[in-house]
Amino acid sequence: MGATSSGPGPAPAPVRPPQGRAVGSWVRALLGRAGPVPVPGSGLALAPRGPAEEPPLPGWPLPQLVSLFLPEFPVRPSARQQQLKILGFVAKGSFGTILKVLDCGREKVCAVKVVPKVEVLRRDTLKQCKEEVSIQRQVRHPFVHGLGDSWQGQRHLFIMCTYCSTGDLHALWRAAGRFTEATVRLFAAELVLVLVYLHDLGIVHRDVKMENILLDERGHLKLTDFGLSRHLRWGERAHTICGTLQYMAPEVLSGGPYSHAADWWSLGVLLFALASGEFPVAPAGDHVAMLERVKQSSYESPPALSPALARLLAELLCHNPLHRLRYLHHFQGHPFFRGVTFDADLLQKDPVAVAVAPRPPEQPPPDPATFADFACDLAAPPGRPWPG
Ligand SMILES: Nc1ncnc2c1ncn2[C@@H]1O[C@H](COP(=O)(O)OP(=O)(O)OP(=O)(O)O)[C@@H](O)[C@H]1O
Repeated sequence: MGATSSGPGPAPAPVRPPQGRAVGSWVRALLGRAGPVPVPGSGLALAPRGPAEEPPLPGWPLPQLVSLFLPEFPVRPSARQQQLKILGFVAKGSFGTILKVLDCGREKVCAVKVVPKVEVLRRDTLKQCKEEVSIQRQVRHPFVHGLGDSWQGQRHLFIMCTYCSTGDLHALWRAAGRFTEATVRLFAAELVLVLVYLHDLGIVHRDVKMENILLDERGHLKLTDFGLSRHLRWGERAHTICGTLQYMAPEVLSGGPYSHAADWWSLGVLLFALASGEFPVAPAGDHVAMLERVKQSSYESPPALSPALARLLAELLCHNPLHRLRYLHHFQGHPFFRGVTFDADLLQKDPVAVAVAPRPPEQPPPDPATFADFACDLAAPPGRPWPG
């Protein structure tokens, strides 16, 4: 068995320009003090403003820093923003900071991704950022986390969606160690439906991984983070090396050409880890070293897995993308899915026991604070590498 293993550990980072990651409880700090609060490692400081200090809407002609992000990020009247109250900090992604907020108008708890415009421009990811929102607006599926709203402030972009209180699949996996094959089968069937749906729309996700799969209150999956997704027409090929190293298909690691089949490889890595508690190949420092590891690995499943699951993994983790499983009928007729109906309503009929079982309580949220545009002081610390 040539598979190297790495058990549940810290979340692997996506391949994108580098930037700081350690973030403390700065939201609590933000809520408790008046001055700008630095976000560690990001060169970003949040200065809470009262409604009276809200920056005025830009006049006509629009400044370029506004028009560049239109129409995907409309300018929102400040009154709308003030209906949002920050309930807490959720995560620091490689692109933005995710906050939990209360939408007072709709009495709904939401998550807002806050992305500094300057970072988008510095990293030359404007097109990608707009594509993320336009794709998320386009997709409507029971196992996709849909977009609620998107808008821009003076210095930040905001992407809002429903808050998933049950957390993400990575956190659940780390707590559980690994899942039973019945649970893996259910999660796999839900993800098969999502990927088939996206690929039929001509969308390749390119970052299928546990951290990008949220769980709804009944433990069913919601694929999220379309930050690396793009439209790829049938027969068209991509060449950009992107994704999260441990999940990237060999044809992506080698710089393409690659197609939607790359997502099915990522699904294979994900299911391997869910079922065995270990990644099939340990992470390497960069895509060149990772490609070598992937080439040398035989991707044999641990003997504890059933022959049907081992076969599914082998057929997803197939080096030749043309021989990889990739159509719905491949899965419908597969022995691992015997008895499974690929119907979203039926799959969601029962709650997922392992996901809804009681877990240690979350930290109590801080007192709500008004969500002001975050007129942030974005002065980057001197000597920061460019881009990132
Ligand atoms: N709607 C949500 N509800 C609850 N948690 C969320 C929500 N959206 C995101 N998160 C949490 O925030 C984390 C980062 O979110 P997201 O992946 O969208 O950000 P990102 O900047 O694109 O990160 P990365 O590129 O590192 O994956 C997720 O792994 C998840 O744990």
